[in-house]
Amino acid sequence: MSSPKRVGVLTSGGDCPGLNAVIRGVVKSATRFGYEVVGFRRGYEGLVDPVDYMMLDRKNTLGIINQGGTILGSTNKGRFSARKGVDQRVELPKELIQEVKSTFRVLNIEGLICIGGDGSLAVAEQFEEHGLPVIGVPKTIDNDLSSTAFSFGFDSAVACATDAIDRLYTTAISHERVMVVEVMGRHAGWIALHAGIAGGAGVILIPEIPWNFENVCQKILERDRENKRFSVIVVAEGAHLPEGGLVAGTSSGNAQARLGGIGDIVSHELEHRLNREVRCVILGHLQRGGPPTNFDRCLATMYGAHALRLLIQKKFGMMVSYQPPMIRAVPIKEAVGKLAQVTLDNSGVEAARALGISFGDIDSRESLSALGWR
Ligand SMILES: Nc1ncnc2c1ncn2[C@@H]1O[C@H](COP(=O)(O)OP(=O)(O)OP(=O)(O)O)[C@@H](O)[C@H]1O
Ligand SMILES: O=P(O)(O)OC[C@H]1O[C@](O)(CO)[C@@H](O)[C@@H]1O
Ligand SMILES: [Mg+2]
Repeated sequence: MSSPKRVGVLTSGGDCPGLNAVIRGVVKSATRFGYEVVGFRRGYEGLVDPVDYMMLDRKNTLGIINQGGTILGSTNKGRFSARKGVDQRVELPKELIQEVKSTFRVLNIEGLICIGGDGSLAVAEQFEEHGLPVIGVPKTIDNDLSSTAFSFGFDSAVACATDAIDRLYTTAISHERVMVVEVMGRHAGWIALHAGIAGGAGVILIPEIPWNFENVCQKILERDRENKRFSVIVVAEGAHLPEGGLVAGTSSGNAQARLGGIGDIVSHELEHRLNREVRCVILGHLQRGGPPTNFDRCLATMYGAHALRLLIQKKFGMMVSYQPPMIRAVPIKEAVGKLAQVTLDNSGVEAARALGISFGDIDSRESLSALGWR
């Protein structure tokens, strides 16, 4: 009797809404095409000693499309550090790769679907270089993976941040206060930009645009003059301080530094400079929890089904990519080679400036004229 065809799947890196929807998409379509599905636990860690997996089927993935988190577990620490900082490659040890190869052999894995962000897909990239059959699925609330319009999880994080801004807006008005909201976004300000626009923020501070306190204060004072004696300021955790540097805790080894706290710094400085009441809310991991939005459920399901298609077609080393309205395939290498950051000519940035939202940098009208607006 021939052994069953098997596909592996794992979720790696920071969790986000939609991971379970991808798993379900893979399992439902794989089952229809005659595959068994092996789900590795705690990301890549489950591939090596002690090998840790569970067989996934229609029954144990039933009803998980709207569940946050991941039934397989995930980690952003361990033995599979393939990158340090933004883009410094770290070579995975040869013995580790051999162990993974042995797991593939023993469990008869035809291909592995790796669901992860930039760091996790950099591991998949090295697997591919060593001849391991992998398919990538772009996950991250930060939306900083290039070669795809959206990673799933981003829309859910923006929905969470926008809801928070909506709530802070009304209390800001009641008390005529300045409210600072710190959102996630390690290297890219997509969450801050989209939630800031959607929530009607007055100021958005992101890693890609250098800013200073004078300009932020000016915007708040300008609003005062317009009789809007309240302001909501959205700041990405990865925004650089005006004097340079990130607000982060310490990190050990190749682990990424834990960001957070810039909101408090902005808030204290504004309070001091404006002699006004300022409050700060750090949203943190709230943005990574809870059910996925409808958009993310749909995107994640499409990613799961199309990842399985790529596997059947033996298009290894490729990542599913959303190029509206199609799901296409791009090399994982290309997707992790460059971070997708907010650019000054981004349509969202331009629209925000046209509306008078400040990025804490030069005057909006000045920068729009430079971009050809009159
Ligand atoms: N098993 C592991 N061992 C060591 N590091 C890991 C492991 N799995 C993931 N990581 C690291 O975790 C970090 C986050 O992973 P990833 O990029 O996939 O997620 P993310 O959601 O984009 O989060 P972030 O924005 O924090 O990078 C990366 O630095 C990645 O290299
Ligand atoms: O789970 P941890 O280690 O706190 O990770 C936090 C990081 O993960 C992300 O949420 C991305 O998933 C970043 O925005 C953030 O810096
Ligand atoms: Mg990342």
